[in-house]
Amino acid sequence: MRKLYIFDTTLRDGEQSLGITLNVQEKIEIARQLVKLGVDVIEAGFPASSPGDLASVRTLARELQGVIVCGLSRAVEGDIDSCAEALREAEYPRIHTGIAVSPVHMAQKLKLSPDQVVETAVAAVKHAKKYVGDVEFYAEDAFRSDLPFLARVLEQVIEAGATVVNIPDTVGYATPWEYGEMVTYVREHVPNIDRAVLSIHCHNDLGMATANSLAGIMAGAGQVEGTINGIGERAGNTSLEEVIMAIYTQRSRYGIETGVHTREISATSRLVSRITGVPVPAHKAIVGSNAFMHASGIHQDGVLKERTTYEIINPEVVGVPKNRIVLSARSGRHAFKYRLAELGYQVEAERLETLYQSFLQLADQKGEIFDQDLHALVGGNIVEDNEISIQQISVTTAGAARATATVTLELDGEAVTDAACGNGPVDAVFRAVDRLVGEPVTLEDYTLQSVSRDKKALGEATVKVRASDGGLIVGRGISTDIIEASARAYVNALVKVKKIANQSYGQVSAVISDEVPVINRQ
Ligand SMILES: CC(=O)SCCNC(=O)CCNC(=O)[C@H](O)C(C)(C)COP(=O)(O)OP(=O)(O)OC[C@H]1O[C@@H](n2cnc3c(N)ncnc32)[C@H](O)[C@@H]1OP(=O)(O)O
Ligand SMILES: CC(C)C(=O)C(=O)O
Repeated sequence: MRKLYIFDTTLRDGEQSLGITLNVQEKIEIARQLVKLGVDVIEAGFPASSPGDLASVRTLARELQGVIVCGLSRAVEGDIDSCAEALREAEYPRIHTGIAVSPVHMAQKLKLSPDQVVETAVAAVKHAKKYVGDVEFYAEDAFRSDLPFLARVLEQVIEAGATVVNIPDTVGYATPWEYGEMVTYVREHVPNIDRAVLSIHCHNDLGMATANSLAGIMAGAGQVEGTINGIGERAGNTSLEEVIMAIYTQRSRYGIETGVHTREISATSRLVSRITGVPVPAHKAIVGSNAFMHASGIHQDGVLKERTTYEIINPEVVGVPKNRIVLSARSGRHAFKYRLAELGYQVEAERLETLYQSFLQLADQKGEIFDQDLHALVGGNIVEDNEISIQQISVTTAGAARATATVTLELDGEAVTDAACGNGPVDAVFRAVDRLVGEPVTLEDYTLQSVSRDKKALGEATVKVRASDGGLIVGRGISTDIIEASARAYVNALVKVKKIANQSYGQVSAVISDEVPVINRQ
């Protein structure tokens, strides 16, 4: 197996993301997690940029063990001196210095000729070598450079002592096959390339940083640079977790390994997101919250039968305890039954079908269905009573107290409508239902509570009504609309009152079973 070195620049290039400035405590917290993750190099900052960053790099250099700590600098003596000062106490210090090599950067930005650039590059490496043995040279904007010139620069800096040479796609302009070709070119045209590790560093301006990095690795690069969650200048950098897991999942085919403890990936991603304040998109590969969730019936069925049908990574490998089956209107019977069984409900086929149809109706209204919703569904509080069902409710209010409700019910197979005024919308609805059902009851109690999470949480209404024979009957109703939940609860209670009235006392418990927890008969 070929070893691939992982160079993490979350604290340097990642920190160049708009809006991120990390203080020393924040950098140290992330760096400690990166050590746990098992990266080989931590680029801690750009010491010449500010006294604060110099102090941060110095602290990390002092505190971190078992990892190379690196500081970035221009090919400028003062920058290199700052790096050396910051890294003085590092167990394994590395100075990363360099200069741009593309025509536009040399002519327009640096205002140097190619020969002057070579001279500056060599002088910078020699200066850094006075302080540390491990010097990485970056040929900025290498991808847009003239390749024979790039080869010349690299040969000279290796001759000057560079131990690592980095050929970045600074502006994220490459495509994978072109980037791979550049790596191949360098390996074939820099005569002393075997004396240095060849490093790659890709930006994501065209969304190809990971693909380009993999192409570079396949073409023989020995070190890959990137950041956790892909944060970085402009559109960001290569997401290290993506490269690491691409290598991991294909390790037998690629013959490449890293020293990364993949189970730390998820924790590292969450920490970086929390500290930098940059959220991880839900659909982000490897570390997005949806990465191991299955939302549609066909996939859920497949995963339940055999995980690998729709999962290329075992979530535990990246530190996610388990995948998740998310129930929605796109779920099928297999997933529905599976979740019910997990909640302890063993439901026979016929009832399962009825519940599943109710579940679909609810899911169409609600989107995601949570466990609390399922409990309510199985408890019978969502399933519409088939003797009286609510077809339509419309309520108008005028001021806080006055409301008018028009309710249409299906009563014994026939649609009937009536309207009533009341003291608020719920009272108006109950009065309209009373007029339609014609069952004389007195409302004793009414409560409303939320039974699940999120903005579309279900409201559960509970009513207690006193029947004309003195019995106290409980009705429950659930809906995402609290007026509808209240109407369902009231109708549910009235249906029970009617049933009780039509049956002998001996049959009551059989008819209403455990759906009616309170029946007081005096
Ligand atoms: C591809 C990358 O370099 S990614 C790293 C980016 N990181 C940073 O920029 C770190 C934060 N930057 C800073 O704190 C400041 O820009 C500093 C301290 C580096 C320099 O600040 P200043 O001296 O005020 O210069 P400023 O940033 O305005 O301009 C950059 C100068 O460095 C030159 N320069 C840029 N890169 C290099 C290089 N690699 N080697 C030598 N000179 C360089 C530019 O040509 C320009 O020179 P000029 O002043 O002669 O025109
Ligand atoms: C400093 C170098 C490595 C860089 O960040 C780039 O070229 O993108």
